[in-house]
Amino acid sequence: MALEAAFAKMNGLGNAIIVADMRGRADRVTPEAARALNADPATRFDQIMAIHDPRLAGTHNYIEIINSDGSQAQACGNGTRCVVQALAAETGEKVFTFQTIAGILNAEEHEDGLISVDMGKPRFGWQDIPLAEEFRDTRMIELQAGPIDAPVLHSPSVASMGNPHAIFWVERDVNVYDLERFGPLLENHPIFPERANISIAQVTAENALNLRTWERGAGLTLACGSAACAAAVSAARTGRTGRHVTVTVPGGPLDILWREDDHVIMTGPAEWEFSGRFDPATGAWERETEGAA
Ligand SMILES: N[C@H](CCC[C@H](N)C(=O)O)C(=O)O
Repeated sequence: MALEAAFAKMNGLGNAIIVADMRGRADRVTPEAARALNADPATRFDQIMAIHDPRLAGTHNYIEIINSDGSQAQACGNGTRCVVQALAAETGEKVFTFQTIAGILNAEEHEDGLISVDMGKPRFGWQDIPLAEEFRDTRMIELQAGPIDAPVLHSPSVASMGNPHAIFWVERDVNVYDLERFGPLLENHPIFPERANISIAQVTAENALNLRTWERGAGLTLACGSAACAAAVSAARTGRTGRHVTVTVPGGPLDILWREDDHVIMTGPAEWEFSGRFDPATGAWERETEGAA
């Protein structure tokens, strides 16, 4: 057993994140290691953000994003903030450019400690999400959950933030809906060939909405940054809000700005919990002890 790689257990508004330091290594965090780390209550996580050496000139690092079921994700806004905080603390740098399977990400730590991530441009074409069949207008698609004649959730907006999202608009408090029951059914609905992150959103003001998310490959989470972005752009393009909103998730508020150049900027906090070392092949791990070299 080789506990060679350093990690930090962190969170972004309660979105449970492991930042894994895979720099200088050719191997990857295996799906088995991810599932083992998730099975231990102390290291239970929503996403692993594995920091690798850069593969592209002009970028700081290549980041691989792994869900708690071992699958890969194209985007993780909250995890990206955690990566920025960890690297900023190590290097003193404030501005970072990362590469992921979905493209290039720019991010920046501000003086007040909050971190902004440029989540890129949203995409709305049915093939971009992707959906299994053509929908000309993705501001509202035909999909429902609950009794056929009285659906509890229906007619979501869909959007890609690099990863697939469906946003169900609701009138009542987002907490009264049984997302634990409807989430898995909708995540795996045949309309979503790559599955989807499922959110319910209540618009509370022209610049505010409340959001809960059932994440693809991770389940119910306290926060999902890319879902907050997908909800914000979907609210704006359906005339429910303006382009600058506060999205309140169970873990707290995120500031989302859909800029005129089409980029979506997400700003929020990140928090360190503890550090350790782990084996990227098996997920065996130990806590860094006080004063350890
Ligand atoms: N928690 C992440 C999103 C994870 C998305 C992942 N569950 C997927 O498979 O797309 C966030 O803050 O953006």
